[in-house]
Amino acid sequence: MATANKNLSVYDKTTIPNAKNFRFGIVVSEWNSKITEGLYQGAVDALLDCGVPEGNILRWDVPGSFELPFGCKKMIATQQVDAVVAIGSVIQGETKHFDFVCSATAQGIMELNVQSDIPVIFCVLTDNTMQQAVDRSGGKHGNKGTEAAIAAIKMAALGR
Ligand SMILES: Nc1c(NC[C@H](O)[C@H](O)[C@H](O)CO)[nH]c(=O)[nH]c1=O
Ligand SMILES: CC(=O)[C@@H](O)COP(=O)(O)O
Repeated sequence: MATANKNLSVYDKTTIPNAKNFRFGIVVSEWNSKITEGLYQGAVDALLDCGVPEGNILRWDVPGSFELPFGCKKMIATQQVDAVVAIGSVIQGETKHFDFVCSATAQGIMELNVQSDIPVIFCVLTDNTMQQAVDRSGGKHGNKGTEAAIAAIKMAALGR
């Protein structure tokens, strides 16, 4: 199902585990900050709505999406968190750089999920245009940050 057929901000609280004792990390890319700040706000709003205390949310910033895997790895290694949300916005430019940044970031985050016991949620928009990014960070298609926060709660609770 494409995002166009699904609102990213819709969730059923009856299906979400109790999150009040979990600690969440959020690593935010500074590139396209208008987009990443919207994603961050969507994630925080959802965590708070699901009962996560504000003091249980830790934010770190990194320069770009390519640095997200390292930032998440360092957070997992040095902080007590039950899940991490990696937030980025990659937008196609004139060159193939988009392809390399997207694939490296996705691969790096996937490898973290394989290698560590702390789930890392892929909240990286990879859009052809700024409008597509706006539409998915609080616009007409909802907020990928909301979706990522709900995924983080569910993954933190997995097996508990
Ligand atoms: N063009 C975008 C980038 N590029 C920067 C890289 O992510 C990285 O910070 C740089 O190559 C230094 O290692 N990053 C994004 O997050 N979004 C973009 O659209
Ligand atoms: C994803 C990118 O790195 C890209 O936005 C950079 O733009 P360009 O390909 O025009 O250098």
